[in-house]
Amino acid sequence: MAYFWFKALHIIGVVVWFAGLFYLVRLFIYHVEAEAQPEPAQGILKAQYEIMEKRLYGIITTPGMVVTVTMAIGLLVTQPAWLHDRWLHIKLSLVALLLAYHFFCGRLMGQLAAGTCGWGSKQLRALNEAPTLLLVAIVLLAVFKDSLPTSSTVWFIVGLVVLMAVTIQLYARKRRLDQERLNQEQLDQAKQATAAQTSAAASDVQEPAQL
Ligand code: HEM
Repeated sequence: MAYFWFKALHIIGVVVWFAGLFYLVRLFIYHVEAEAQPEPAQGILKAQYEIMEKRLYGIITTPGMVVTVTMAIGLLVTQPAWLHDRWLHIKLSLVALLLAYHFFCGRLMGQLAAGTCGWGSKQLRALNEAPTLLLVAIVLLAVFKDSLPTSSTVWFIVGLVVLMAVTIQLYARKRRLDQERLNQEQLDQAKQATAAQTSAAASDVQEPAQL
């Protein structure tokens, strides 16, 4: 019975941990993009994102990680034979990468708060895909274990990487075109306003002459 409890709580921990990791880097993207806003909007947005990031990391993401790892230890205590299995060794290596990603995100959060983060929004978007790959590989290992079909898994992950890279490029292009369209609209509006002011000024000058 303990095994089922550990497993259920392990899976719940995984869901919470990943929800936190995915949302955290999305907040980093909005935080970095707030730099493009004029003051006072920029200061207000950055302060708000800083609070949201700290709460998300401290109240959701890190506890999710602690529950996942603690329950995994419980699972291994109930089934110690798995400790000799290859799938578990590979899974543990990938979990080590995931833990490194988790703490790296904590470091980025500190740099964003201090205004010393050198990452751009496109780089952060790419970084946000890393846990997806780890999630896929770890879950496949947990489910298939030593009977995981290696070649189809590799193709699946390569396909996923290509899809993500293409999506990021297309999205960056769409954002650039949207920005250019917005700039053009603002320019047209400014031109119209200037033209209207010039003609109003010209008619002010002509009116006394007609009188
Ligand atoms: C400290 C790290 C971890 C260890 C030692 C560990 C170990 C285990 C063990 C022993 C099981 C039971 C397997 C079974 O009942 O068949 C399990 C299940 C599972 N683990 Fe982990 N795990 C760890 C982290 C993770 C992470 C980070 C994820 C997600 C990315 C994950 C996803 C899962 C899933 C989905 C299952 C259920 C698999 C099934 O029922 O078929 N685990 N884990």
